[in-house]
Amino acid sequence: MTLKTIHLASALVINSDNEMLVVRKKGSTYYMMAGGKIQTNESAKEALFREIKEELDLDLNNEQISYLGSHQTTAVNEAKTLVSADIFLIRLTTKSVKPHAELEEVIWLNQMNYTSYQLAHLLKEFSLPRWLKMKKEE
Ligand SMILES: Nc1nc2c([nH]c(=O)n2[C@H]2C[C@H](O)[C@@H](COP(=O)(O)OP(=O)(O)OP(=O)(O)O)O2)c(=O)[nH]1
Repeated sequence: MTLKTIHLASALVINSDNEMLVVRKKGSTYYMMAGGKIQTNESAKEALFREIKEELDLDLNNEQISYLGSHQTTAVNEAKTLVSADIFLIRLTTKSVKPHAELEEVIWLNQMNYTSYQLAHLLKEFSLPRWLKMKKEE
């Protein structure tokens, strides 16, 4: 069986209370990291700046963003597909973030509510353990 691979740029977004932002796209039941496909002739970081502007209407600067690493896993919402992602940490000073474009919902996860949401594999495998470790070190 041949699997298709989607190349993504996505973000572990946290606020000053160390809450983690997750998004739900229209028509999806999964909560995932903000971000999207990297287009031709675009770096992962450029793709992320573009997606964060489209999805959350935020203009990022370089000081707010750092590279965390890459991860490959099963895609949600698309059969026989893998996602291969470059994942960045974004620190926001604002909590006031609203869904735009293809987003239905934006949620801040905290210690109390994070088990209540169905998380995409990429988020569950890569960002969740890193975020929980950050919280422990608070
Ligand atoms: N943004 C994001 N997408 C994810 C995650 N996990 C995961 O499986 N995906 C999947 C869902 C989609 O199949 C794909 C992202 O494609 P998309 O269609 O939302 O990206 P896009 O915003 O660039 O949309 P488009 O160009 O197709 O309009 O990756 C994740 O944590 N974040």
